[in-house]
Amino acid sequence: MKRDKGADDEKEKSTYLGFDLSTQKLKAVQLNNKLEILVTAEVQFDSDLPEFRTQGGANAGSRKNEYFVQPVMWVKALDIVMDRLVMEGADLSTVMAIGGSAQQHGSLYWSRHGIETLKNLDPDKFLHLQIDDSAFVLTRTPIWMDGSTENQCLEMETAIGGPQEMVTITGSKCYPRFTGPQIRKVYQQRTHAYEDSKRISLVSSFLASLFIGDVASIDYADASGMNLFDINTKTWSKACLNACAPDLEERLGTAVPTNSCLGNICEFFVQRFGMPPECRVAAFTGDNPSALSGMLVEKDWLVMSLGTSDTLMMNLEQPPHLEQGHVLCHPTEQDQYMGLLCFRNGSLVRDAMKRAEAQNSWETFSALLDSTPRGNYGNMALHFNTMEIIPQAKGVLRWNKTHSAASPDAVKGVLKFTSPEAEIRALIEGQMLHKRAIASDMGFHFGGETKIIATGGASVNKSILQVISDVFNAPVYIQKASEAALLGAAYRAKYCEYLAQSQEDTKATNEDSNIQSYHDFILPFIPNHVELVCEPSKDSADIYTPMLDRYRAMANVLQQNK
Ligand SMILES: Nc1ncnc2c1ncn2[C@@H]1O[C@H](COP(=O)(O)OP(=O)(O)O)[C@@H](O)[C@H]1O
Ligand SMILES: O=C(CO)[C@@H](O)[C@H](O)COP(=O)(O)O
Repeated sequence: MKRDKGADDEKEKSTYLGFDLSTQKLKAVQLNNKLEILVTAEVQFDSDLPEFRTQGGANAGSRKNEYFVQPVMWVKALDIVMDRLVMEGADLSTVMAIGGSAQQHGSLYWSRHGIETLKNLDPDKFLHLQIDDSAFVLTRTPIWMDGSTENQCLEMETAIGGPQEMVTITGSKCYPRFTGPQIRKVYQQRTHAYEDSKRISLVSSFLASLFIGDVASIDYADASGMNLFDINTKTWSKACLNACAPDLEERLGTAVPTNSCLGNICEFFVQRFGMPPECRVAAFTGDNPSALSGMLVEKDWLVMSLGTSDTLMMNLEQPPHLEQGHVLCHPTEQDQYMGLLCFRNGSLVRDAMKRAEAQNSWETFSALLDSTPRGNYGNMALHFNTMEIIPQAKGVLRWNKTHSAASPDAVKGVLKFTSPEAEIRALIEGQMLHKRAIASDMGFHFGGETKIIATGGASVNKSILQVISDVFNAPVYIQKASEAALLGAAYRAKYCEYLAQSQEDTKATNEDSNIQSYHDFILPFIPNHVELVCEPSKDSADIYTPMLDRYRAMANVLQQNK
């Protein structure tokens, strides 16, 4: 279809916003029409919002393995990040579409009053003064770090015919941090609150709700992290819903493809920030699917996100039947899937080690890591400070070169290594051996073609990336620009506008339009978007293959002790 020149000039000026509400921060980015970064802003929960007393973005509950967040903290963070974008020079009158991502699995419980308020936001007031505690029936909302629903997992799996059936339907056996078991716990322990909740959002759909001024649909990819969604039929599973809580489907609403446009931005943002009323809002999704959509990688690539949690992701053409790990609907490629492994003891453990052994400086941490040889003279450690997800194990175990599964003191190991550098290398090598072992168990084939692409907070650290490269015996790349989950959010915003525009054109001209896939549409904007940063040392396989066996023996010890 022909467009006039004025319209094309206007289009040139179009910009796109991406948001990522992860565990420790809310980040925002504005991209121009060529998908180049114009402005970024962020809000750190611990330091920018100290009144909520979070540590690493979360509050520990009074009971074992409980973690929560006060949802108002996230609302306040959005107020601040919007102001910071403006202060950084963002022209919000050019924003044509918004996309977003958020930490997975957490759930928010809207009150009737909250939904009414959402639909009638007053542009003269901050959001957090309107969407306050009264907007939610639970003011302490469970997040992905919560591991307190083991009983509910057992009940749900038993009700539907066992863990294998749960895997067949939802792509994962029941995991305590997944939303279904969490909702069941709320239903059992806070029955009145559950009954009073009119709608339930994931963290991603909650953030999208603030932008559209109504409760936003949950997308397929993030729905796959709930133990409630049938990843084959892409609908809520009746069996899982029944095993979870009554009248749940009406609280969840209909799930939509991650590529969907939810609608236009609500009046609040038009009035308060001068955003155009035709600005579209794409479905928001989980931060891991969003990272995958920000990387645009193909076969043989393993994506590693080093955020608060460490995760591994891969594209899958067919959903494999896994005993452990997760299969999610692919965020951008219809009928495809993504594999996900999540490791709870990631950045927060590295942070603690940096404080204890490296004068709280990443520079010192990296220098100490670099000063030790691969293999660390046989010193190895596993640090599962909190209950790990796979394997379910907790505790810290250090072995020196004399230890093996057969050693009399294998269970105790040593209390401490003799130097900070030995401690640091043992931590990082142990973390990466753990990931490699679990990824192999999950069926990821490591070969000469394997390439790793890293993102998230720790991916700026080249010393850590070199250990990854050596342990996995594969080259490591990073995305040149910023963080993948955040970029993925903004890319999906651009694609949402393209899809909507193409559909309108098809309608207007009655001609078949040749709509491009997300991958084919976005990739030409970002040629050479990845950069090689590390290659494996020649002796990597010789050193780390035997260490993989030792890792397994150590993990066994911690698993027996849990
Ligand atoms: N130079 C660095 N070296 C290693 N890790 C780092 C470095 N800078 C930041 N990090 C890690 O990044 C983590 C935060 O990652 P980020 O992806 O922002 O978290 P999230 O998205 O989960 O909120 C911090 O906990 C910290 O451990
Ligand atoms: O639970 C999972 C994935 O299954 C976590 O990966 C959360 O999605 C939190 O993400 P980060 O804040 O660590 O990026």
